[in-house]
Amino acid sequence: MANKPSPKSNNGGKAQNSTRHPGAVDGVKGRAGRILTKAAANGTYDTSTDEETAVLVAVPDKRQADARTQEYLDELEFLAETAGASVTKRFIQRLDKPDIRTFVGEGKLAEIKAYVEHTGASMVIFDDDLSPSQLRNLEAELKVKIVDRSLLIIDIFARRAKTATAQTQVELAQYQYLLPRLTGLWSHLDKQRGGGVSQRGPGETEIETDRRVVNDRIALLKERLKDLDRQSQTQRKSRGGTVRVALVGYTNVGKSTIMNLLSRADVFAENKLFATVDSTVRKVVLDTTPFLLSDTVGFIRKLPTRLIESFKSTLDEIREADLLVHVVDISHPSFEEHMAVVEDTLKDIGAADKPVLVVFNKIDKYDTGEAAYHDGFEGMNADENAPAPRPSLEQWQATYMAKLHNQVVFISAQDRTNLDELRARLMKLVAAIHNERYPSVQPINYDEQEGWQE
Ligand SMILES: Nc1nc2c(ncn2[C@@H]2O[C@H](COP(=O)(O)OP(=O)(O)OP(=O)(O)O)[C@@H](O)[C@H]2O)c(=O)[nH]1
Ligand SMILES: [Mg+2]
Repeated sequence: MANKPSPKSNNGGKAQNSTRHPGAVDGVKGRAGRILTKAAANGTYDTSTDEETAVLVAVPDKRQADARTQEYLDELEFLAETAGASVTKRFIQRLDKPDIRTFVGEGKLAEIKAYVEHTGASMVIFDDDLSPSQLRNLEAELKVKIVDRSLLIIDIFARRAKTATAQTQVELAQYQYLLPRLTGLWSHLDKQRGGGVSQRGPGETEIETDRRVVNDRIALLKERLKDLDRQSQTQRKSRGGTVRVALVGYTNVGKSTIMNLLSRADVFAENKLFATVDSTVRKVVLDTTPFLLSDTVGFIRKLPTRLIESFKSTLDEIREADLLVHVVDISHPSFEEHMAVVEDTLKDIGAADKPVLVVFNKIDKYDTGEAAYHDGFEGMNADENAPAPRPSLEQWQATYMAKLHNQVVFISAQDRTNLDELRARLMKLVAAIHNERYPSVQPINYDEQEGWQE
């Protein structure tokens, strides 16, 4: 937990001498921050190396297809793994509306409880956001860590953030998440300490103090972000006269890999969700056309709005770009839904009206599913639920060329297939924007470029 100064240091010492309830603000970090962390830098937390085990819970509405539910849970499991937990079980309950008190119904809750007690699972992760009271009730009932979707994503962001801006943004998101949840978060700990029903929870005064400390902290972080923002705005202004291109897309589609290929930058790319939380900008020259390329944080379905808001500075790279390169992982069965999530998020942040080049990546991994489908039919028990084969890559290409007026490239960043086509298209688009926007600016000399020599 190296990146989180204690909120204590910022409260003028007021709360430090009071008798604190177990969840008082000193414990904020453990709760809202690295929820899945085993060790903390200051050594006050548990340092055991046992892997955390998690149970997933989804409450889809009754119309949602089974395959879709499983796929959402696959994504949640991937998120959990990225956060360092291994998933041992999935619970699904179809409900028109989640239970207002405990999210799942009584029977399902008992089932989850029995499983958690039996296996010693250390946390239960919900594929949605829980209200503060649902969180409290579930914690009291299940007596293990309860993690909702926002907290899981914030936790991953906290692990990934490297720059001062990203770290401050994450910390702001953590406190904003925590604020409405301050009351009684640790109520079950009180009970474990032998308080019983008659013991009252943390006193209102203490909660008020905590709330004030957290509010102060939020105000301070916002101030700090404003300063950082001013600095990066100045930086961005100094880049005037050069076309700016931003790589955008769902998480794990290959944005950083493409960034590395185009700019020779050494950006961290791996098969984890949200490998990139900071944005990186590199100067690239294709032929004689210079432009600035930025790699940005990936989007995901149900990305907490708070998180989007607190990541404003990172998202400014996208908002201020002249051209967006929307990278899509076409090998993913839900790539079209992912595209829609990205388009919606772009709308949310006010970046929907920019020119876009769509790059369908991972064509090496694309599978129509035809083989599996026919295998199924030849067998004695043909699976009626087997998904129908998907269109071929050529079919997708024709569809999207028509839909997106040819602003489409199909590549494999891994195998380096069609990279020349990607470069050529980028160059053409960038040159057109450059000539229109900066007719008086001289193109930068090839010799001046660092690291670009393909
Ligand atoms: N099979 C295949 N894998 C690829 C290709 N391009 C990237 N990958 C892999 O996909 C994973 C994600 O790549 P990244 O470049 O980190 O993806 P990203 O979009 O930057 O991800 P986030 O930063 O997490 O949003 C890595 O394991 C890459 O090696 C490709 O063309 N084919
Ligand atoms: Mg990345």
